[in-house]
Amino acid sequence: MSLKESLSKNRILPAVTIQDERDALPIAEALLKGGLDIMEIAFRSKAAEGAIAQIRKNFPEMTVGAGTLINKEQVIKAVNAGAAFGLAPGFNPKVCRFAMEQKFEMIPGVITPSELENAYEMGFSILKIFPVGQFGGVELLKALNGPYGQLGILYIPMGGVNLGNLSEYLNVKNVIAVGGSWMASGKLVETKNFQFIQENVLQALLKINQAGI
Ligand SMILES: O=C(O)C(=O)C[C@H](O)[C@H](O)COP(=O)(O)O
Repeated sequence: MSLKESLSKNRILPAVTIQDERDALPIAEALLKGGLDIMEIAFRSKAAEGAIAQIRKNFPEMTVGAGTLINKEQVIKAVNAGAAFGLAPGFNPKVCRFAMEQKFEMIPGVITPSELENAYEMGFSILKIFPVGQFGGVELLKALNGPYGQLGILYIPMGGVNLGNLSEYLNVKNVIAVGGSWMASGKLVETKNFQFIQENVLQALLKINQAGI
């Protein structure tokens, strides 16, 4: 299954920051049990690389990506750990070009029309819109769809997405999936509340099913 197919099947991309590598497998298991087989591990901690490698090895059914890739070294680490794809909060042409050279699928982050055009011109057609909540939320996406709606770019809004507003975002044309940390927040990870993580996923998917989106 391609990344695009996986995103459009799952419709939610959980973003997880892991401090303790030992939490990687229980978190991946909780997400899978909740019903999601895609996730991102953010390169915001030293545990990211090992966490991705462990998940890859123990849960091959999980499409695990690497988030917060802001330099080439992190791209190399993500590739070596076996990440299926990468994401970045911003659009860094050097990092993106490097990932392309490695044939590593990247989803850069953009928030302005100029960034979107530059990322599209470089060949990216799935873009993270970050931080969407702080830059107009759903209205920002609708505005971008004006001039760019026909280009075939797919959006993953991230930043401030939660159970309360995910349906609104998913209802916007060209939104392939929403992403966020609310299902496996830092607090839930820190307190090892894996059961609650699973329940958050169940709740989110229930909401999507009920809304029929
Ligand atoms: O680290 C990155 O690569 C980011 O761009 C940040 C994450 O995507 C956001 O932290 C998600 O936003 P929240 O769900 O509001 O926490």
